[in-house]
Amino acid sequence: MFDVLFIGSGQGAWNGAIPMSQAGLKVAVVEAGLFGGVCSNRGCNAKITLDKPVELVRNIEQLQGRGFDSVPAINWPDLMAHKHEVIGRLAASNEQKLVKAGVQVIKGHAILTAANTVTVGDTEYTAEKIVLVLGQLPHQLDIPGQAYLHDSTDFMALTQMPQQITIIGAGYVGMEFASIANAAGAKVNVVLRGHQPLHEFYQPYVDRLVVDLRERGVKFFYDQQVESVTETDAGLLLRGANQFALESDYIVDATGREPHLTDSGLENLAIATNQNGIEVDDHLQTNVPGIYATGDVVDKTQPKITPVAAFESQYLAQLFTGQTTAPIDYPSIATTVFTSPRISQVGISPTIAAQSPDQYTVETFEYAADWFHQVQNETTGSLTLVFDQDHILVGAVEFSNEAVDTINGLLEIIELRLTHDQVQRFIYTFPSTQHSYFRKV
Ligand SMILES: Cc1cc2nc3c(=O)[nH]c(=O)nc-3n(C[C@H](O)[C@H](O)[C@H](O)COP(=O)(O)OP(=O)(O)OC[C@H]3O[C@@H](n4cnc5c(N)ncnc54)[C@H](O)[C@@H]3O)c2cc1C
Ligand SMILES: NC(=O)c1ccc[n+]([C@@H]2O[C@H](COP(=O)([O-])OP(=O)(O)OC[C@H]3O[C@@H](n4cnc5c(N)ncnc54)[C@H](O)[C@@H]3O)[C@@H](O)[C@H]2O)c1
Repeated sequence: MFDVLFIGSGQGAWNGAIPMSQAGLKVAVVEAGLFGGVCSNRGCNAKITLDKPVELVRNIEQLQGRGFDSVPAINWPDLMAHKHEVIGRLAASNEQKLVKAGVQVIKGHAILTAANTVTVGDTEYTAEKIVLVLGQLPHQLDIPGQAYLHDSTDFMALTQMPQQITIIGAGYVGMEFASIANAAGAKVNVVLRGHQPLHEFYQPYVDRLVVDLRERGVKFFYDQQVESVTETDAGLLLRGANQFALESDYIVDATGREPHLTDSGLENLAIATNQNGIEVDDHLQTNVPGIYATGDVVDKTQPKITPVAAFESQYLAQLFTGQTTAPIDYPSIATTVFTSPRISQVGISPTIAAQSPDQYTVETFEYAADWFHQVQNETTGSLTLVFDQDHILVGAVEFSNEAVDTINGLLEIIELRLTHDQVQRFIYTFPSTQHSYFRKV
C-alpha cells in the first residue's frame, strides 16, 4: 500500500510527490500521457519557446531607424523544430526526476474503483491518500463543422504558419496565439463572443494591447455568435449570427478549458464536483476522506495556472509530512498574459481601488515619458501601483515588454507588506526599472 498516490503527473503532482518521497513517504504517480502534464509538454513551456523570437522582434521593431534598419522575419518551421527539440525532451526528464526521488511511476489510465483503491489496466493499487490532479481539457464549441477547429496543442505543433488564421476566443490562449501568429506573418482574426478581451486583466491596459495588435494588422470581431464552419475552395468559412462570415485557412477554438472530470471514476466514490471542478475544503480534501485534489481540476477562485498548482502540491507535501495542520493560505498571485507587450498584474486591481478612493490611492507612470524606456523606444508601456491607507503597496499592473520582471519584483514588497523605509534600503542596479520605480513605493 502506498502512503500517497497521485493521479496525473502535472505541476499539481510532482512538486509535492518529490518532497513527500524525500521525506520518507511511499509515493506513486500514475500518468496516462506525458509526464509533467500540460504546462511542461503542451502549455507554458511550448508557448514561451514559440514566443521568444516574437519578443526579440518586438524589441528590434521599436528601434527601427534608431540603430536597426530592418526587422528579421521569423522562420516558423525552424522555430517549430527548435520547440520540438527543447520541449520533446521534457517528458522523459520529468519522469526521471520522479524516479530519482524514489517515486514509483505507473504508466496508464487510473480509475478510482473503491475507497483507497485505483486500477490501472488490470492492476489494482491501494493508497492511504489519493490526490486527483486531472487537469483541464480544451472546451470544444458545439457547432456544425467543429471537426475543422483546432485546439492549443494543434497550434503549437503547426509545421507551417497559415496565411490567414482565425482565433475564436480572446482569453489567455486566444490573445497569446494572436500575438505569436501575427509576428510570424499570418493575417490574424480574433472573434469574440462579447466585447471584453482578457476580462480578468486591467482593462485600460487590455485596450492598449488591442490598439497595438490592431496597428500590427490583427482584426477583432466583437459580439459574434459563431454558428458553423464549412470547407470551401478557398479554405474554411466561419459563419455566425447576422450574416457574419469570415474566410481563413486555419481556425483555433480558444474558447476556454474545462475541468477533466470524466473517465477517472469520480462517480464510483460520489466525489462532489461542479462545472468549475472538484469541490475541496480548505485542506484540499474532497468530500471523501483521504481523497484530495490539486491544480486546474479544483473548483477554486484562484487562477488556474502553474504556480498555483505547484503551491497546492507543495502544501500537501507539508500537510502529509506533518509540517503543518493549517488550512492552505494562498499568497498574492502574479498573473501574466504573454502577449508582446505583456500585461502582468498582482494584488488589488486599480479598477477595484478606484471604487474605494477612501481606502486606496492609485499612481500611474507612463513609460513614454521615462528616459530609460526611451532608450528602447518603448512608447506604450505603463505601470500602475495601488497603495492602501498606510501607503503599503497592495497591487500593481504593468503593460510592457518587461512586465513579468517588474511585477515579480514587486510581489515581495506586496506579500511581505514592506514599508517605504524598508524599500528605500534596497540598492538596485542602475539603470533599471527597479531603481526608477520600486524606490517610489
Ligand atoms: C496553451 C496553454 C498555455 C499555458 N500557459 C501558461 C503559462 O504561461 N503560465 C502558467 O502559469 N500557466 C499556463 N497554462 C496553464 C497550465 O498549463 C496549467 O495551470 C497546469 O498545467 C496545471 O497543472 P495540473 O497539474 O493541474 O494539470 P495538467 O498539467 O493538466 O496535468 C494533468 C495530467 O493528468 C493526467 N491524467 C488525467 N486523468 C488521468 C487518469 N485518470 N489517469 C492517469 N493520468 C491522468 C493527464 O494525462 C495530464 O498529464 C497554460 C495552459 C495552456 C493550455
Ligand atoms: N499565461 C498564462 O498563465 C496562461 C496562458 C494560457 C492559458 N492559461 C490557462 O489556461 C486556461 C484556459 O485559457 P483560455 O484562454 O483557453 O481560456 P479563457 O477562459 O481565458 O478564455 C476563453 C475565451 O473564450 C471566450 N469564449 C467562450 N465561449 C465562447 C464562444 N462560444 N464563442 C466565442 N468566444 C467564447 C471567452 O469569452 C474568453 O474570451 C485558463 O485557466 C488559464 O489560466 C494561462
